[in-house]
Amino acid sequence: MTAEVAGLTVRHRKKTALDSVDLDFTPGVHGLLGPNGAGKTSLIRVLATVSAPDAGRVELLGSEVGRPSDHRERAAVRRRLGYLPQEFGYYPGFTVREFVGYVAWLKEMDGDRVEAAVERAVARVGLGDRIDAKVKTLSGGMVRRVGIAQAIVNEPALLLLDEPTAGLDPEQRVEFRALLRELGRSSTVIVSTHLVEDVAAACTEVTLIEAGRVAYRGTTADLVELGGTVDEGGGGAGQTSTGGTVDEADGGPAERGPGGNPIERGYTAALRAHRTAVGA
Ligand SMILES: Nc1ncnc2c1ncn2[C@@H]1O[C@H](COP(=O)(O)OP(=O)(O)OP(=O)(O)O)[C@@H](O)[C@H]1O
Repeated sequence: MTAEVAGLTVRHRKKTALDSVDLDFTPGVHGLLGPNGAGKTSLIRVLATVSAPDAGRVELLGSEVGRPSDHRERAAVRRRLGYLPQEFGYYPGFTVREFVGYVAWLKEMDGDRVEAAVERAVARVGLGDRIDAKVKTLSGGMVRRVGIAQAIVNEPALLLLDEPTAGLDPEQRVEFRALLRELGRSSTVIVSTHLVEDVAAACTEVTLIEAGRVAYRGTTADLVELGGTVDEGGGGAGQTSTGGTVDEADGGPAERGPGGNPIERGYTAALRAHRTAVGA
């Protein structure tokens, strides 16, 4: 098990972002799906050790890291982690090489390995020809790819990516999904995304979060299969009792009603079944 949380609760002031969540992750690519505000970023931030849980146990790469007294374990785990936050900060005056190298240094990588590791990470995100360009001269999609390069420079055992495909054009998304699949062969990769098609193309497992709880867990194939059981006419499995659309600010797949491709229908059905079960 690379990452495991039990009874994980995260609050932001009075708002409960995660409500006693139990989850575990093994090597492979895991998609985290859910409407806006579901709690995906709150989960990723705890797994990245950048925020502390209010309650519950967090075990990463064999070490407990959730308690304030676990700082030594956290420091050791961070060297083996990769993390791309939703909004990632960088020094605009740095070149790509300098910035990714700086992150390698923060992760205390062996100095002899840094140069080759930086070049490899930058090449893997398709920016080899811009490695000596200043980050501030790059497009938004390229900056996002620099963010992915800094997350993978240490070949992390646990890689956490919060909305990595935001801002990437369709061709880059296709390339990035291939990279995810490759990374997932040896590492545990957890990807938060709004794009159900990212999950269909790159993830082996899906966790659907809704209002701070786990609404669904299964393989991508299971979710697609669930979508296949939904009647396109609107009365399929998991339909809300009112048969209407759900009042959400998100505007995501669940709000478009039936239709869409099988995985979108699976997402909708799983979400609605969960809402019915919890009486939401
Ligand atoms: N710093 C904060 N202060 C107050 N409330 C917060 C804070 N961060 C998150 N929240 C609230 O906690 C809940 C979970 O937020 P979180 O960002 O984890 O969701 P998410 O699934 O990542 O959403 P999105 O898909 O929009 O990125 C939301 O209701 C959000 O408004």
